[in-house]
Amino acid sequence: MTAQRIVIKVGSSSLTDEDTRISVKKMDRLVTQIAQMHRETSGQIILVSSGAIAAGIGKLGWSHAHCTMPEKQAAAAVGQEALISLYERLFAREGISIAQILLTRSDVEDRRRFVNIRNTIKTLLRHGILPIVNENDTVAVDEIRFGDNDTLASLVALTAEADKLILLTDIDGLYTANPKENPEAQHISDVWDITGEMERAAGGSGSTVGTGGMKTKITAAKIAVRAGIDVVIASSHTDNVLRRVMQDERIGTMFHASSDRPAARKSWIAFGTRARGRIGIDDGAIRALKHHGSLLVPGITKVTGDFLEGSTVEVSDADDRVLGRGIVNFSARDLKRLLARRTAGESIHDVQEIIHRNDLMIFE
Ligand SMILES: Nc1ncnc2c1ncn2[C@@H]1O[C@H](COP(=O)(O)OP(=O)(O)O)[C@@H](O)[C@H]1O
Ligand SMILES: N[C@@H](CCC(=O)OP(=O)(O)O)C(=O)O
Repeated sequence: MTAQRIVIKVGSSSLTDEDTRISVKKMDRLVTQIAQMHRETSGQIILVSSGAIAAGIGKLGWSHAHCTMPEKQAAAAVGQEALISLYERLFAREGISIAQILLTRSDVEDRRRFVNIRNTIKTLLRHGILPIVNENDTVAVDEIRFGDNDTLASLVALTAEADKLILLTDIDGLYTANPKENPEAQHISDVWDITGEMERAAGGSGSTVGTGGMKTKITAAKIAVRAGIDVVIASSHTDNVLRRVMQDERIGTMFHASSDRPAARKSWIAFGTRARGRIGIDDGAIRALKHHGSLLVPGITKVTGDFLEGSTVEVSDADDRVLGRGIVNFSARDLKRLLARRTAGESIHDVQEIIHRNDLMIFE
């Protein structure tokens, strides 16, 4: 096995029993496999683990079906501690120290915090410590929520500059329809291009404990492959699943990285931040951007949204198709003023780039 940095995400459905309580037996089996990979990769493993809400609900004797969002957040506060203590005990048996990292979306969106998360993860890996990441469910309100750990895992993979993302769940990958609802559904083992048809086939969760289902796994895969990271969705019920995935056995669905890895900063702009507005551009500007040029005033056709200087914005074509994202050097208000000056026939040639090419990621 070549030394690679791997992010493994384990969903709640892989950590719980039929009664939706945390299963020590399942966690034990998983930890044995992760520990083996940890040794084989010289410690280059990051675990993203769900299960805090399920662990809390189990401990408190509550029921998933009847919990409100505040109750789930309270359950996560109880369950995260129980979950991490169990991991600590199981990994200690393997001689592996663990670290807990709890994140919200705003931690990743802020460039300084993003860089700091990366440094901390790399420092932990250098010391042979296994980072175990989860969403900080207790503080996460809607605006700063990932909401599902699949997206969180893809952003952790991007942050940690991982080579591979393995999403372990209760099904052996993507099917042409949800097999729990459609027995005719066909398994898909390799994906080179995530099509609209695949996105439509990906449904919600099949269990009371899971969040997001295949939908959020596809979203996660889209982010990771564009950031140059291979993604595998596989079943935690498959024997020796991790070793077999690493040996490239097709026991799940493999999403092949679509490009060479972009610069880490560009991946962060494209996927780590949230777009605050949109800039429409003409065909000439599209050609320039595809040839690694910067975005200048003459190519702009439309400005939407109310963004500030330094915000991330989407760049779109005449049909409003999003072509990429970048950090804009002007606020929406100043940009509209510039466009008005252009329309009035004033010279705007001395104006700096609207988006510098180093701050821009074009998707295809
Ligand atoms: N097209 C599809 N292919 C495979 N599984 C699908 C599809 N659409 C929906 N699903 C559902 O997604 C579920 C896995 O997601 P989820 O329950 O959120 O698991 P986890 O807790 O591991 O994140 C499967 O059990 C399945 O019912
Ligand atoms: N952060 C939550 C899990 C959210 C989530 O995405 O769950 P899942 O779909 O089971 O991976 C928890 O720890 O319970």
